[in-house]
Amino acid sequence: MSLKLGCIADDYTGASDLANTLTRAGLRTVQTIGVPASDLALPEVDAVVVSLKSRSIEASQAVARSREADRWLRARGAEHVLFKICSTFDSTDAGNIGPVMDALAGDAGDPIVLVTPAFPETKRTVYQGNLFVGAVPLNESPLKDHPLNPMHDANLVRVLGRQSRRRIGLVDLATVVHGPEAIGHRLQELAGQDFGAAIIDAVFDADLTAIGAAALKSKVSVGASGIGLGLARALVAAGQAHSHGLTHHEDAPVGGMAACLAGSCSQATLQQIAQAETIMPVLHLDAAALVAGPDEAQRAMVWAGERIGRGPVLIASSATPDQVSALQARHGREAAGHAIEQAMADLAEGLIEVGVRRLIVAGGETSGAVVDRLRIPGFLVGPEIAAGVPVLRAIGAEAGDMLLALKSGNFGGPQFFADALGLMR
Ligand SMILES: Nc1ncnc2c1ncn2[C@@H]1O[C@H](COP(=O)(O)OP(=O)(O)O)[C@@H](O)[C@H]1O
Ligand SMILES: O=C(O)[C@@H](O)C(=O)COP(=O)(O)O
Repeated sequence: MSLKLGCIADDYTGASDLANTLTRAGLRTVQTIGVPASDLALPEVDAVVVSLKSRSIEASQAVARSREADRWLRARGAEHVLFKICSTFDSTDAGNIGPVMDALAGDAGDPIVLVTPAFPETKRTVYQGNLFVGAVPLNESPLKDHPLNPMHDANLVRVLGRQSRRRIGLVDLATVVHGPEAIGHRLQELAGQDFGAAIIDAVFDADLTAIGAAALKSKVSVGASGIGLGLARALVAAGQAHSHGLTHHEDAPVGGMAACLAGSCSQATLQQIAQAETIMPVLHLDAAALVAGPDEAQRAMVWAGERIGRGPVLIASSATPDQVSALQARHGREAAGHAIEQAMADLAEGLIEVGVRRLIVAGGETSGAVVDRLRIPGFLVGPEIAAGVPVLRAIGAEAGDMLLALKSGNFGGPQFFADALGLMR
């Protein structure tokens, strides 16, 4: 296999978002969970997205895992590696975007790295280095209340500056609109002034094309699916990849029972859960009881067992920002998050044991815990349910043929769960 593009994603929903975007742009893409074992049979592909669960772990571990993935990708021919981060730049001042970027760029010998979380299709735009979510700056968006990494600063030059050892500059929109050469000149200028990374503005889809062409000239870039789209377009335009579409997705129905798990506390997910109440039984878990011990998850399994034979069910730990803060005040942010993620993984395992083969998971960290527990080594990308959320077909899973949808908390319309079930047959 000679890869045209290597990608390292810092969470599993982000990885499936990117794999979906690359597939749609014409690259044959597979998503792996961690660095693949040597015996995992992967199809012939243009791009591999290695999914890590490294967004919220200690920075030195995130660096070590990302470097291992980078070595694996480059050994398979990838000359350019994209470090896929969240389009809302989810991170804390302790990392992990800066430390991983520093390590990968240092290993590759890149003097300066392009960085942008912009993805206009999902309403993430960057102007003068400031990230907007829809019409509001990041710090006024629902991300200010994220349970693990509340975002309080929209200025990404500052945010990345607090995480990286490199000096962070800006390539502004006025440069981007003049195309890849202008971007290249500006990067050279910044590198000459000792800048080691630059946030690059992108407001419109066409900006991504110019950014992708410029980024492909270096060995490392950092960003969300928008820059991935730009890189894919540049590869197709250069004849290095051909527009294949969904060549390797099998669409034979999987059948089996269907279930949904929600651990995201985003506003979008809370709204989607409320809508789901009109089409399926929904169980709202008691998060405090979930953290206290196994009884609450066992109660949920009994509840699900009584209903799942008749149709899909949804089990949610999701709560409002006030409820989340109250629980965190009692148990600590990380401990509460981790305990709930593990309880959701227990539930996923229980649901697979009773015959669920179509599983929808809302929340990035939640999806990571679930997919790890189910020991699924990789996914093929299927039809798109919503922007950034494809149907995934598991490859090499112990439970056999399975369909999953891993939804970023923020993604999808109000009817997301119905939309997903409609496409996962
Ligand atoms: N009721 C709750 N109280 C506190 N934390 C919660 C609650 N429900 C879920 N969580 C935690 O919130 C975090 C949500 O993150 P994640 O799954 O990545 O969602 P998103 O995709 O919205 O970022 C997880 O660590 C999850 O375990
Ligand atoms: O880039 C994005 O917004 C997503 O691909 C992503 O990374 C989502 O992360 P979660 O919201 O934690 O699922």
